[in-house]
Amino acid sequence: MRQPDSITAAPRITKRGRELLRDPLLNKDTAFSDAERTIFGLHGLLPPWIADLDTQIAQIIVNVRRQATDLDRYVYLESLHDRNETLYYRVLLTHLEELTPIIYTPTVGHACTQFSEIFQRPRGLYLSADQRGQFATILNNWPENDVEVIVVSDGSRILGLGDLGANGMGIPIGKLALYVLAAGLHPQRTLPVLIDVGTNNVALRADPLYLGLRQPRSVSADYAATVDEFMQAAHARWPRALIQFEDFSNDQAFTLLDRYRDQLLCFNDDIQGTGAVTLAGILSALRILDQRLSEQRIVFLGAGAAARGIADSIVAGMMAEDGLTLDAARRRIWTIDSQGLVTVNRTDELSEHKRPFAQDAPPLDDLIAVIHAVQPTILIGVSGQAGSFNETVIRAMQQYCPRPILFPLSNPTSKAECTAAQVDSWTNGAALFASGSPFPPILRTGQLVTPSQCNNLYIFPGVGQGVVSCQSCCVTDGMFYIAARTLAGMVSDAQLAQGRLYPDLTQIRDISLQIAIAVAELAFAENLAGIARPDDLTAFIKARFFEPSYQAYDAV
Ligand SMILES: NC(=O)C1=CN([C@@H]2O[C@H](COP(=O)(O)OP(=O)(O)OC[C@H]3O[C@@H](n4cnc5c(N)ncnc54)[C@H](O)[C@@H]3O)[C@@H](O)[C@H]2O)C=CC1
Ligand SMILES: CC(=O)C(=O)O
Ligand SMILES: [Mg+2]
Repeated sequence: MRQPDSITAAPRITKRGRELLRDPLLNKDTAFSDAERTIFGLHGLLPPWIADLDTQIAQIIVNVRRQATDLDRYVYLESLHDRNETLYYRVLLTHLEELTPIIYTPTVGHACTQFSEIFQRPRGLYLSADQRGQFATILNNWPENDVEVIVVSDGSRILGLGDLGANGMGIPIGKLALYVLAAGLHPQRTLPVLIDVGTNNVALRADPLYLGLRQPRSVSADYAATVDEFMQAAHARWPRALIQFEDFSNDQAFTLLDRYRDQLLCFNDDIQGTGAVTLAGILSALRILDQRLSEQRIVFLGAGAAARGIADSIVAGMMAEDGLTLDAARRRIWTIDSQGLVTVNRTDELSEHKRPFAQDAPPLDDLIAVIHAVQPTILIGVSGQAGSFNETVIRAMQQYCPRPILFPLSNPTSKAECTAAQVDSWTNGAALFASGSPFPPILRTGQLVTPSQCNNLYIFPGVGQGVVSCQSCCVTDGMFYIAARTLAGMVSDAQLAQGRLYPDLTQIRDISLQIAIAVAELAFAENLAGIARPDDLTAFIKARFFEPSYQAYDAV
């Protein structure tokens, strides 16, 4: 068995002059020391003042704040990302709560809709269907030999914004920035990938600036062969890399996960990561209410990938915590899709992923009717239908449940089923609330309260760091379950007293560390790990965390 390896800094530099300044992983801009300027031929290429990292952060944040719009802030930060990664990550870590909504949801969604217009420099790998047969060669164009995490999308369901084709690349880029920020992956070891099989978005295909293939999406066998070629080529080039499927439409998401989960180190974030983060939030809410999971009646608006992932996690919780049978647990969950309540008697052909949660119940075609019939205690929105949790819906629910658990999880904010302020006002602060994208603080009884955010960002970085640190051969549902329990266990009584269902985002590095440790422990316990267990697992994983700070460089 291999011994664990550790990440060592590589401060011996071969590049000089402009080439060094143009390498975002090495560049320090004005922070190169006088000695480095001499060694690497930088005198004259930089203004004479030597700044430190703190001064650079102060300069960047002033510029971020004076941009006119959040999209401008995204563009500004991405140009920093392309110029100086150390500074980019240090700025983000210093201003995490302010800047996460820019590089991630909601602004990253807006950025994807405008991706062709705002495009400056390429980042990541684009693999298009017309290059089938050449993927292995193309992967060799990527300069890094030690990739640890790949986030791949085909752009077919970008947040709740639908098919954005190649412009969906903003999502793998944003997810991987979170891997670095939250779980200390080294940026050099991350790889965003966009598999371009065309787009069914006609407006995009007609847009002269569009960056992707101008053809309808490939279907069935062609599609499967394209993804398969990527999976095999990626595994051959980087055998230890984790592959995270992101924002695939549900006609592919389940098939891909089923096909690869036992063969390769991979998972689907929208199904599994979302399941874990939502279960954690529900467990927190139940601590406030002093209720059990198995007592809940749960209605989902939306019956797609996220709904199935969350429903399966809740079922696992009901079975593990309260001893319910699989069937009894599933019977406590009702799902609604665009055709109404998902029931066994539906005349349309139900997709495979919906069937386990089809209820033996009369047809009901709207949410209000389902609420009166089911009298739910928990309502989860994963429909991408903005405003569908309206006042009538919430008041109907409160007739049966004075403190409802309300999770409008659709992203970005423009697709949320309701807002935090609406719920606060309609329920007079009684609801336990979390949304997929962040909402601004609410004034409640003289105090500003930040609404909770239920987003898989609390889960995937820690799970990813956990599996790659111990070189696990696969990612199991048990790992997501333990991640959910770990996250829920990190919500303090003081946070619960404020109605907060998740730890603060500022704790994200510690959260991801604890999740990574728990996941790696499970991998060792279940003989899935590819290395011997280090004596001090915590110290081992901590030592892998990338700290964005400048190191002194030596010439080779
Ligand atoms: N907060 C988080 O961490 C996450 C949030 N999401 C969000 O959840 C939403 C859904 O994502 P997926 O499940 O992957 O998409 P999906 O496309 O697989 O599922 C959407 C579901 O909504 C249903 N739907 C559409 N219109 C409807 C209507 N008018 N009434 C009732 N149901 C309707 C569809 O039939 C489908 O079942 C997206 O907005 C996504 O951004 C997804 C993953 C994580
Ligand atoms: C958060 C996320 O993964 C989504 O909305 O798709
Ligand atoms: Mg997603």
